[in-house]
Amino acid sequence: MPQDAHPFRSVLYMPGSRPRALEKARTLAADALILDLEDAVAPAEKPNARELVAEAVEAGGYGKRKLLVRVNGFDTEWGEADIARASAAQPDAILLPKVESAADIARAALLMADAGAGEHVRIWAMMETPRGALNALAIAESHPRLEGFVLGTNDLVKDLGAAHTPDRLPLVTSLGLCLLGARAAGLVCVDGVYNAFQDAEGLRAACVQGRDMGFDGKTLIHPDQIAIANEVFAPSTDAVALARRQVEAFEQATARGEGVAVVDGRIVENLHVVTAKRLIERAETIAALESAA
Ligand SMILES: CC(C)(COP(=O)(O)OP(=O)(O)OC[C@H]1O[C@@H](n2cnc3c(N)ncnc32)[C@H](O)[C@@H]1OP(=O)(O)O)[C@@H](O)C(=O)NCCC(=O)NCCSC(=O)C[C@H](O)C(=O)O
Ligand SMILES: [Mg+2]
Repeated sequence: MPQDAHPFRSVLYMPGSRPRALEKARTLAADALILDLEDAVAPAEKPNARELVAEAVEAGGYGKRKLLVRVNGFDTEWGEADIARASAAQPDAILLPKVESAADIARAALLMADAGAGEHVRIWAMMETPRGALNALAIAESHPRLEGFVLGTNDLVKDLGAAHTPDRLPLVTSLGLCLLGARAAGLVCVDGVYNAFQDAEGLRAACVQGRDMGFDGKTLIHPDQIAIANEVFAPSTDAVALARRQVEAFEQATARGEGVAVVDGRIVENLHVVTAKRLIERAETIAALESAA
């Protein structure tokens, strides 16, 4: 996560065709919401969902939650009209499905500009195909509107012919390529969903794995998943306390003219201090967000 940026610990999808979910989301503790026009919406409902989502964005009331509208792909009859209507509603971002190249981002950016999307309306890319993962760096570096990647692990599993396994070993290469591209370009990177939405322990394990790989947060499909993602992706009290001690010990070492400190039997060098400061800043950003909610 870029420093002092908005957190994306919990990013909740909701079908754009469900007015009750769009309403309920105004009270949920998610850091960001994906108002979905793509896979969660049946073909017959798409035009109606487009309007419902645009009206929800225009009505506001979502507080500090970031609002992303996931549109349909360019290969569908709805994609371009979704981008035009969503752009006019001015959400925080438009999320493009199945991005495979820099050209996909450029095409969306042009449509958004034509439809009057303000400069503040960012682009996010679903990374969920083999070609997309292989092109991750070129996509990540392609456009100033691009702010983040969302991993689409269901589509990746489908296209790879892989299996959903608890350790996610079949996905590690794809996840890693997308993380590398995002980090090299300074983008936010959010992990895929955990489908068994009533399995809290399975979700927790998946969040811990995603956090340890470097993801900023997890996409979610049910409100009951929010608290776990918020907890796992926030720095713990112990981690913040350790980071503060590392910063302090390193400052004292520097004052003595030394380049290395030792905390709890481990060395602390300048690079560890960078990580520690980033963690403290992230904790402070989250605390400020939660106290404003
Ligand atoms: C999975 C669900 C279909 C379950 O829905 P439901 O049976 O209604 O759940 P509950 O009765 O437990 O709901 C309790 C209350 O919470 C509200 N609710 C439920 N889900 C959401 C939500 N996602 N956002 C907001 N609010 C939600 C209900 O309205 C109930 O409220 P109340 O009336 O006040 O009691 C459902 O959760 C669902 O549809 N989830 C989203 C599914 C989805 O968006 N899928 C597409 C995204 S996943 C994907 O595509 C990933 C990617 O592309 C890939 O390739 O991997
Ligand atoms: Mg998908």
